[in-house]
Amino acid sequence: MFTKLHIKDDLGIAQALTWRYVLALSLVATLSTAAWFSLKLVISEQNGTAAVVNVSGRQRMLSQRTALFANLLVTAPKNERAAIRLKLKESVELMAASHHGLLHGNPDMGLPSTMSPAIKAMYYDGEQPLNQQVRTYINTVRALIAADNEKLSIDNPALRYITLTAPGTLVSSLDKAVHQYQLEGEAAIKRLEKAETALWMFTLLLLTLEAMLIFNPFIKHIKVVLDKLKRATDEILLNQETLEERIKQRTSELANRSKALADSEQKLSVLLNNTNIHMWAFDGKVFTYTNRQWFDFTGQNPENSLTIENWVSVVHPEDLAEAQKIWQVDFEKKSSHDHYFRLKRHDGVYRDFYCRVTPIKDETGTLLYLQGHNLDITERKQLEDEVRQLAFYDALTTLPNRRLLKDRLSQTIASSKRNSRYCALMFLDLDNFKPINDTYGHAFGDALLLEVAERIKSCVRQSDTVARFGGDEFIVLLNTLTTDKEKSVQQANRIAEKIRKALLAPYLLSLNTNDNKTKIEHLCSASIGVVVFINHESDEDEILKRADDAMYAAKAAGRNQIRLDSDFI
Ligand SMILES: Nc1nc2c(ncn2[C@@H]2O[C@H](COP(=O)(O)OP(=O)(O)OP(=O)(O)O)[C@@H](O)[C@H]2O)c(=O)[nH]1
Repeated sequence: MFTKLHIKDDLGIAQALTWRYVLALSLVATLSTAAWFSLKLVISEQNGTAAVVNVSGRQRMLSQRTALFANLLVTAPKNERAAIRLKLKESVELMAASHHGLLHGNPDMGLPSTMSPAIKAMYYDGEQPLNQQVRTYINTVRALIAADNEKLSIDNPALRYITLTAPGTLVSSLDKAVHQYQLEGEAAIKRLEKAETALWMFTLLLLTLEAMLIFNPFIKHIKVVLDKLKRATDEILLNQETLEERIKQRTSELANRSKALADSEQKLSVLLNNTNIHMWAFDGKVFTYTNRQWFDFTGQNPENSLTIENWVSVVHPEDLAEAQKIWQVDFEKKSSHDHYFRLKRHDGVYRDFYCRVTPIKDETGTLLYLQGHNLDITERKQLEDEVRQLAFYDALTTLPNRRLLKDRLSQTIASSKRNSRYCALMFLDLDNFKPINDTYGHAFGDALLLEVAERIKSCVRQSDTVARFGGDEFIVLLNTLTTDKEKSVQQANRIAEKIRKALLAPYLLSLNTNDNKTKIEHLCSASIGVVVFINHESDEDEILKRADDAMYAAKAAGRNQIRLDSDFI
């Protein structure tokens, strides 16, 4: 048996695993996207922190620079003051723009628009909020820039504030702000780093789970399927080998069988062509097979296949109807069928044939063709006729014997019952027959008996029966007389009288004995007992006995007499 692959189940498992795989991949993709965003956030946070720290640090540097330029502006010769004034202006405006950016955000500088509560508190709360300090400082610097040259002296209050007062408080506040910015930036980065680490861990966990729950079963399943496939392939290869072996074996067996079949066919053909039976097969239109015997018997040309016309041409005209029944019988209902007919031999002699026809049908019972054989039964039929003749007919006169007479008598009784006609039976015994045997020999006795038979037959109708009962006893059976008793008795008497007279005539007998022809003349009479009967309830033996008794009565009355058994009537 082949290993079952259960492809439907395997496909179901593969589908489920594929879904899981897709889900896991989606999760991994989501996590990777989140990691990418968080990284982007870290970078942007880092950028933001760097910008803020940088800008706030630069504020410190700008405050010192403006203090330096402010000092230079006051101490420098007048002709240099314009250039210094310009540099001071640039520095303080940059400081003012940066301050505005730090408070409200500036994308160009990379500054965020929000600030933490701690920074906010530093800028706006307390006794000296940083916002106020910076504004005051900027305004003071602007005032110094705008001051006339005459007012520019070492004692200028703006200068004093810029160079002496502000550096103490403003620089320290700016340092604190820078420090606070740094602290907050680092804290935010740390938070993001933690989140990223968590994401990374989660991704690792997910990948591990994926490996355990998806890839592992997937690989196991693939292994199972591959294993099954391998086993199936091995089995197929094994079966293929076995199959090839069996085909070889079968081919050799078939070759042997074909040879045996050919041998047996040849033997069968020899047998079929060396029997005296005509074998044939008929498909309803033509004879598909005929053995040689048909052509040998009929003299027809074996080169031409047998046709119905050829068949019919050799059937005895009287048997044609019977012979044609071969094709007319309803073989759907009947199995085998027998026919008897005569066929003309090549020398013109008709021979008796027994024909056995067998319908060959398929498994559904549909007729395929007729298969038949004709057996020459001429000799057998002759023997049967002889046996029948011996059994039912007298060997000397060929008249029906005692057995056949009894059969005819019983038929006559039966028909008499049917048609209510009278019948008659005559019992004849020759008078003084013995002397002819004694005087001239047995052969003359036989010749006389033959002549007697002929004379009796000439007195009755063919439908009546003349039988030899034994020795010199004869029976005449008149089948149908009339329905009238008197008329029938008269008719029977008249025929008996006719017979009596016919037998009375002299017998001229001639025989060849010892190359000599011997002629004799002999006179002979007969005593006749007659029984007339109708619807008789007794059997044939009783009728015969009555007739016999009547015959003896005739003998007793002096021979050459007719006596009627009146008791039956
Ligand atoms: N030739 C010949 N004789 C036969 C045959 N069968 C019987 N017989 C003889 O026929 C004779 C019949 O004898 P019976 O009927 O007794 O004698 P019968 O001479 O006819 O005398 P009645 O009948 O009394 O008138 C016998 O001699 C038989 O041998 C036969 O087939 N051929």
